[in-house]
Amino acid sequence: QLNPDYYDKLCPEALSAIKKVVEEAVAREPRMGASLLRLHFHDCFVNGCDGSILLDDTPTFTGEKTAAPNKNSARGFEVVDQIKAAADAACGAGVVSCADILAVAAHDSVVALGGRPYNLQVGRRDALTASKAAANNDIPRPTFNFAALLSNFQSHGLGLKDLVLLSGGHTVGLARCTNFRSRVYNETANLDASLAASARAVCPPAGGDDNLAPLDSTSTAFDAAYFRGLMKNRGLLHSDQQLYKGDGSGGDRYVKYYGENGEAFWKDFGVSMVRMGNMGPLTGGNGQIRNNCRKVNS
Ligand code: HEM
Ligand SMILES: [Ca+2]
Repeated sequence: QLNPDYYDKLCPEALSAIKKVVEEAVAREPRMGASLLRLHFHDCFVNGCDGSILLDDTPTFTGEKTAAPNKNSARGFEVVDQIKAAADAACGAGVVSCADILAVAAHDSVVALGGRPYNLQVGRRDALTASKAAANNDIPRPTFNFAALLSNFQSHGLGLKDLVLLSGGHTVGLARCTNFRSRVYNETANLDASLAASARAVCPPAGGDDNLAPLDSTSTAFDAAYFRGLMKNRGLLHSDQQLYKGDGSGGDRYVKYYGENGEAFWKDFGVSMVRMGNMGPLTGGNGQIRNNCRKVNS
């Protein structure tokens, strides 16, 4: 039931109001585009794209922000608040959902960083609850091997092609030392020597857990360099390098294809984003349109 025209009659200014705030935020700090893209992914993979990741903990439930994949990691919540304020100023309260804000912000971030527009779908409503346990269970981990990554994506109704394309989101943004330490010290067989040196320089064997390194050699440009990096054993996360083994297995053929066809990456990434964005949306009488993305309406 999601469609590209959902806000056309309700509030024709909705999408442009969101876009303006995203563009300003990404201009201030390019990494914010990466952070907003990731928020949509972490929302959708936990009970569908319903804005659940934005809910703060309450006495009745512990939310997703403190789950392992998000804690000290997920960012951009203040920008989401700014977008919500701009959307409600343009449209009035009760029109633009927080779940749609994440989907639109992800799209506009991709475009602001140099990717291409895609057939963005809207009309989602917001969850009434959130689950830390579900977030811990449903979001894939950087320690996963290829089979675990694929089975996680399949459990979300996505396939191998989506796994490779959407992992291409790592063409932008940064990761913390704690998420790549083991790879850059222990995985010598499939690790580029210069990446090992630069990553070890910011990530000591002990300590410095929150020190940052880029996920890709062009970490503020939404390009296909991520895939070419994988082909040179330059995947920063264990899970990244699992997509390319160089023996024709697993994700190899897609990594090679998209590494060599930047235009195809942009286009097909958009198709997979639409597929991810369609996961379990709340529509019709389900859920609500939150007034504050951090809290259920009282
Ligand atoms: C395939 C399984 C995936 C795994 C295991 C994974 C894991 C991670 C990890 C560990 C980080 C670094 C977090 C930190 O150190 O604080 C990260 C960052 C990021 N991920 Fe993923 N990810 C996956 C898929 C995706 C997908 C599907 C997208 C979006 C389409 C995405 C977008 C991002 C972005 C943009 C960042 C950088 C965020 C920033 O700089 O704030 N990831 N991911
Ligand atoms: Ca969710």
